[in-house]
Amino acid sequence: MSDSEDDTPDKQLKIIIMGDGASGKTSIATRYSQEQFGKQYKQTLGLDFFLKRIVLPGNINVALQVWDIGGQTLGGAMLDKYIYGANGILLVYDITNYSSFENLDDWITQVKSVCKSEEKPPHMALVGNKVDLEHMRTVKMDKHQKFAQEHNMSSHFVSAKTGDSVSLCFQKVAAEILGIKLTRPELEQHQRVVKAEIVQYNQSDVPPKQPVTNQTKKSAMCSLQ
Ligand SMILES: Nc1nc2c(ncn2[C@@H]2O[C@H](COP(=O)(O)OP(=O)(O)OP(=O)(O)O)[C@@H](O)[C@H]2O)c(=O)[nH]1
Repeated sequence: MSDSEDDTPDKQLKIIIMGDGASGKTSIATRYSQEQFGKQYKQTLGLDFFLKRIVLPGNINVALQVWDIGGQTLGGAMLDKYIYGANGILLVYDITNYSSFENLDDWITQVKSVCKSEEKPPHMALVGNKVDLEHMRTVKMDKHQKFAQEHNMSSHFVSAKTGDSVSLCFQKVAAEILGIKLTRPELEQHQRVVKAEIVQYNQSDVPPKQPVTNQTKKSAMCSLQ
């Protein structure tokens, strides 16, 4: 039998999503696996689990084994077992809830205690969720960046509600773990674009600062990234 692409075994990565209760871990997982979002909060007891196949540049097939771990597991013996063998850890907090950010120290402590003897410690990603609620942000950007730097983590902002950057976050983490560089089109493809209408002012109210060209006439829509 000849070698074909189908014969190539997938690379398997174990990715753990952890962080305080109600920070949005299940919502991120549901958005990523099913393109859905639910407003209702239902606490995760123990853990949920799903598998997602992705393709990275170079036609590298990757099977992501994603573990969504309930916020209540912090400090429990089971958490050590969940963390063991993880290739990547998404540490999620809610940008509108300062204590969910402060408590990341406790999550990191537990991760470090499990992974201290591992030859290749997991890639750590800091994920600020609920960016659709930017107006309610209580965790300043520079705090986030400083924390990520101090703990050698990659930095991400997502919204499980709108889907903003959720897929991009997983793609980046998988690529980082496997040492693959994502191309610009790859990055753009996974970044959800939010389209916003530009308010059309009445031309007589606002005198044009420059002559109206074909190009300026066309821009009735903009993309926020
Ligand atoms: N506005 C907004 N709400 C969100 C977002 N993500 C999650 N939520 C809401 O936050 C609440 C908690 O979300 P969950 O995904 O259940 O939180 P969790 O971290 O899995 O919680 P545990 O299971 O207790 O660990 C729910 O009411 C969600 O609808 C988001 O990006 N934006």
